[in-house]
Amino acid sequence: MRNDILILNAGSSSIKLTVFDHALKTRLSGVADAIGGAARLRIGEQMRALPMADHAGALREIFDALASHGVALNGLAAVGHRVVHGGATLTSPQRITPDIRAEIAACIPLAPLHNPHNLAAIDEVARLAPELPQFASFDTAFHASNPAVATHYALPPDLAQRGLRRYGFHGLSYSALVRNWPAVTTTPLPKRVLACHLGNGASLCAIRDGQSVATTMGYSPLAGLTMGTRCGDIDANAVLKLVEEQGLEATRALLNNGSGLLGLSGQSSDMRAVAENGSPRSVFTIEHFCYWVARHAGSMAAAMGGCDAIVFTGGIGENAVAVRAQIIAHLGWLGAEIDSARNTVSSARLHGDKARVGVWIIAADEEREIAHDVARLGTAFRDASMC
Ligand SMILES: Nc1ncnc2c1ncn2[C@@H]1O[C@H](COP(=O)(O)OP(=O)(O)O)[C@@H](O)[C@H]1O
Ligand SMILES: CC(=O)OP(=O)(O)O
Ligand SMILES: [Mg+2]
Repeated sequence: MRNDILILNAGSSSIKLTVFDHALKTRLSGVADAIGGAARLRIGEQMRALPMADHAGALREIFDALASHGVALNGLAAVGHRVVHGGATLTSPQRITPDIRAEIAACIPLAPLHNPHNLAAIDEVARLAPELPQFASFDTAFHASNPAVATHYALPPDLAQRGLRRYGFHGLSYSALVRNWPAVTTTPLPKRVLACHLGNGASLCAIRDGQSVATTMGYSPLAGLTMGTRCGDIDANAVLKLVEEQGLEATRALLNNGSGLLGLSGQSSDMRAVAENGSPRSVFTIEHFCYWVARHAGSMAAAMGGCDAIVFTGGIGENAVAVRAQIIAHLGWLGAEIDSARNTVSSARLHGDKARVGVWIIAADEEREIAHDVARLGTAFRDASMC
């Protein structure tokens, strides 16, 4: 339909998509996940295993499947993209122009698992439907409110000016969480919220009065927690040692693609597969994941002066019952506990009646967040082009 918009959210292991109508009601949604592994494509209610070696292959399958559901790119009003790294300058959603595309491309070294996929999607849409307006919303933008003390590394200041600073990611997920809080919980947003986006990439965010004040990822989405294939925090001297021994490219690949759950378990980057395995090595892998979520949670609580509520989101946060239980068991000192019956059915509210700290699940809603941006910018763009 002419007023519909398509949102594409290319993550490190998945491409999620939603077609919204002009009132931002969902017409069709889908996901290609475990790309490069036991890949599957779901469009609407139909799910099938489908070999997709990489994101480019997944995009081709997605556009074919959309066409078979009557969604032609040329018939849309606009396409919106999640772009993971916007650098220091792209802190608000943008219409994609050659200049904006170049700025996104310049951030590829900072987000090597993401920006290339985001750009591939932008380029493929431009090739198939050159007249279609495209917009980008940035994962980094929500953290623009972090104070300088949180974003600076302890390095000489000229390096920060050259872009070597903490940015933070998963911002579209966190801003959607703040937007959806009242509807999902039927309570007002508490003052201090510890948000846990646990997916293939994973991070925590300290949200005070609805704004990000600290987050675990840094210059790139490699920092912080143990992730699907990323190592999270590691001593810079250990990285230098690896570079010395193995070279730059091998080290980059090891830290970004061969570490985290995959590296620790030696088996899979997928939490479901690691949990099903049950070997001592996979048990340790999950312990490592949960322990480091809890360690960093302490840091987030310090940054916002306490914690009134904890929220889980992302593929692991929304679905992995035992992982949530293990994390919250580490956070008893914060006053957090969960009701195991509620946890088992993954209800929105996980805490019991006497809990001092609320524990919730709010589904990641990055696509709708981007759709809001596209609707706003698209209107402004149409108004400007009519003047
Ligand atoms: N039922 C489940 N139990 C445990 N883990 C799950 C479940 N469903 C999804 N996951 C995990 O969620 C992760 C993918 O999260 P997701 O947010 O979709 O990824 P991406 O970062 O690519 O957007 C994978 O590790 C997957 O195993
Ligand atoms: C920033 C990031 O890690 O994104 P994802 O979780 O989608 O890989
Ligand atoms: Mg994701």
